[in-house]
Amino acid sequence: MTESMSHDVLPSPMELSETSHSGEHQEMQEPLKVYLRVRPFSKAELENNENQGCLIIENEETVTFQAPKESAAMRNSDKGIGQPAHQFTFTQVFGPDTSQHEFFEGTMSEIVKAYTDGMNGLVFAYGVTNSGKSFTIQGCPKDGGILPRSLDMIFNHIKGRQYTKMNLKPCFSNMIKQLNDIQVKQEESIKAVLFASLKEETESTWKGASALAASDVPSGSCNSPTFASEYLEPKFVSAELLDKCQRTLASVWVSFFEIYNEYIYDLLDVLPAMKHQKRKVLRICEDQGGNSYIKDLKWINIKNPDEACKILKIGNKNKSLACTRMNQQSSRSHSVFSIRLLSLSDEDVPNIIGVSELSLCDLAGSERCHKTQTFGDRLKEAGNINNSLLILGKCIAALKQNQNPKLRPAYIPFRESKLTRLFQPFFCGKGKACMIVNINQCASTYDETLHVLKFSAIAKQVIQTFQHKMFDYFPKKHFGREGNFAVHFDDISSEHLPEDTDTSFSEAEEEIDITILSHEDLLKTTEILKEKLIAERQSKLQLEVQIRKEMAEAMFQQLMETEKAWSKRLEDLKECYEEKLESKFEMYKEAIKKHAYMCSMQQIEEHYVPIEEFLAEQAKVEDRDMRILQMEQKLEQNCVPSKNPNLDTIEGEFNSDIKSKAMQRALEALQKQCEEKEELIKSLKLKIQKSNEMLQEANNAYRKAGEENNSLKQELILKELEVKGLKNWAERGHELEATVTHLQEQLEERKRFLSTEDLKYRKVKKGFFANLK
Ligand SMILES: Nc1ncnc2c1ncn2[C@@H]1O[C@H](COP(=O)(O)OP(=O)(O)OP(=O)(O)O)[C@@H](O)[C@H]1O
Repeated sequence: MTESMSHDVLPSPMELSETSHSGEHQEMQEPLKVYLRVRPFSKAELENNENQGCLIIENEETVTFQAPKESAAMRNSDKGIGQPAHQFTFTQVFGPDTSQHEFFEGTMSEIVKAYTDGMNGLVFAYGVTNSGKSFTIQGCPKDGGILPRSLDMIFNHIKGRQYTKMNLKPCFSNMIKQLNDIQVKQEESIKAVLFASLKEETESTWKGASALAASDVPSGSCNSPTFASEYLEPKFVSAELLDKCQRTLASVWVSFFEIYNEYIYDLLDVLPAMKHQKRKVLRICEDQGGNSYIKDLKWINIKNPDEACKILKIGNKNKSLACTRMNQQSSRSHSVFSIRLLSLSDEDVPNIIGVSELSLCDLAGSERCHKTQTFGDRLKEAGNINNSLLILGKCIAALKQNQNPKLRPAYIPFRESKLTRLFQPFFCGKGKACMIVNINQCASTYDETLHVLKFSAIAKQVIQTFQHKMFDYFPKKHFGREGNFAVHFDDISSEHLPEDTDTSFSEAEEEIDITILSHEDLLKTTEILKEKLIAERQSKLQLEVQIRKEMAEAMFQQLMETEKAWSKRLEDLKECYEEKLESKFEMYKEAIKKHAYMCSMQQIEEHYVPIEEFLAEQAKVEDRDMRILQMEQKLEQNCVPSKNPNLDTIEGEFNSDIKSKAMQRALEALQKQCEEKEELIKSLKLKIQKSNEMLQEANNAYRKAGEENNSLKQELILKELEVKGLKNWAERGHELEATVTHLQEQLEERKRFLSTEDLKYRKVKKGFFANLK
């Protein structure tokens, strides 16, 4: 029956129900119950003209929601987008005049009744901030909400048959731990410390709760059996035995936690003395059945509603509250109060019949940041709140879609927020879920409220499936990630291990609590894990060698390619510079030629005399030469002595005078010509000087080009050196490849060594265990 279980962790009632009630499982389906509660206007709201008749309660199930003038919905409808009025139906509508008692009777009494019969329940209040969620769940000291009223009803139900010992404690998601005396004492002291932390304030317990509580503590639970020892093997009742049970005993344990900024905090943790000390963050774990539970969450055994109220007070003190513009005491976190009811058979030695859980969740208010004037920490909170509510909405929408066989099944993002992760089992058959929609009728929050109502309209269409039977806690098929079956820890074997284990989930999130495994299971698991480790190491080594080899090859290849690329680049550069040099030479040559040609042309132009002028000048010169010759001949003839000296003298004088005049004229002409020639010579000299200068410039340019050429040659030499270096690298690549081959050989040797070592180890171990036996 339970032999394989550890001594102090009792099997879940699930197993009990499978053995004892098999065949009686009856799957039920019903739409998710969604109740609407409308909050009355406060005085301030009425003064602020918030009452603009937005909400009309048509009947017990239907309301019409009309957009006020200044709402975005009205503006949109004026533009032709959307409607100014919407109608919504609910399981039941509770108007502003509904009392706490009426609301409880109309919503919770049925759920609590089912709960005391063994059905799990989840109730969550959804609404904008300041819509009355906390008021609905907790109420006020004088007029308790559904939580204290539920506790009342539970304690009323178990009145006179309460199991007062603390030695059976709920643990994990659906297990019960049998505590020894020391552990019981620890539990008692935890409770005492917790209660001591609550200052002795005026005992303002909730009206209904306290009134009923007074007489609830059974006088020592007269029929409660005493356990012989802490390791008492628990018995599990069969169906027949259960039928024979005259009455059952019950033990109530509660927990209170909050999800704040996506972190889970135990609200029953006594706050650290130092204010700056951080609160302990709790993690969500999964047990063997794949059911989520919060690890290290405190479960406190309570004897009466009074104690429960104290617990609630302590939790509320630790809760993350803040003052937003819309609510002075706004809940900035989702808080969950859970009650676990252990049902025990009233035998000499009590057996566990089952555990049922009722969780009441006060969701943080959905809000628009600008409305609540949020910034800083408040803005971050609002982001997290809105995100988790958005995911809740997505899950509900996906659940609804998946009900339609015609549509493609949608992915349900349960795992995307802590809230939905904890809600998941309730939407997958763990129990009945129920939603309370809280709204106010204020015109200023019309748009947000409309959003809430639309969300609830989708939720109302979700069909829940759950098993209707007593204390059938968790159905066997539990969902792991993405709705897959969860892998049980004791299923782990080399064959069963999923090939593609998803390691992307954080360890903290996906941890399987190994403390729930037996010693043998642990040994088995260790063996399997050892083998896995060796195989993993081998494959890692092989992979490393392979990677090294591939890396070396790739490096060598890269080096070769680089070398090639560099050589090609060098060749190209060489060609390019040579071409450039040649073209520069040609350019200079052309320039010099052109210059010389230009100079000569200029000279020719400057000295150009038209041919007619030249011929006329030549004729003049010839004529002059002729006349000079004639004059010389005459002069010679005149030199012969004459007969009349006077006449001769006169004639001589006359002739010499003429001669001298002619000669002077010729001299003048010659001087003029000389001057002209000198001028010409001067200008020619100047031009020659200029040509020389230009030639000098050309020479300089040529010299520079030569220098450039030299530097290029030097660059070429450097590049060649670089190529040599690259070649050296390539050689090193070869060497690396050789090292890799060597490593591979070493690996082979190690493998052989490991396998022989492993064989030896197994033999030794077998011998060891044989000795033990
Ligand atoms: N049905 C009701 N009758 C009378 N007063 C109510 C009712 N519901 C809510 N209130 C009052 O309205 C105020 C806001 O309610 P409550 O704090 O419960 O809102 P909430 O939705 O929990 O807000 P938050 O999300 O910001 O925590 C409180 O002062 C509460 O007493």
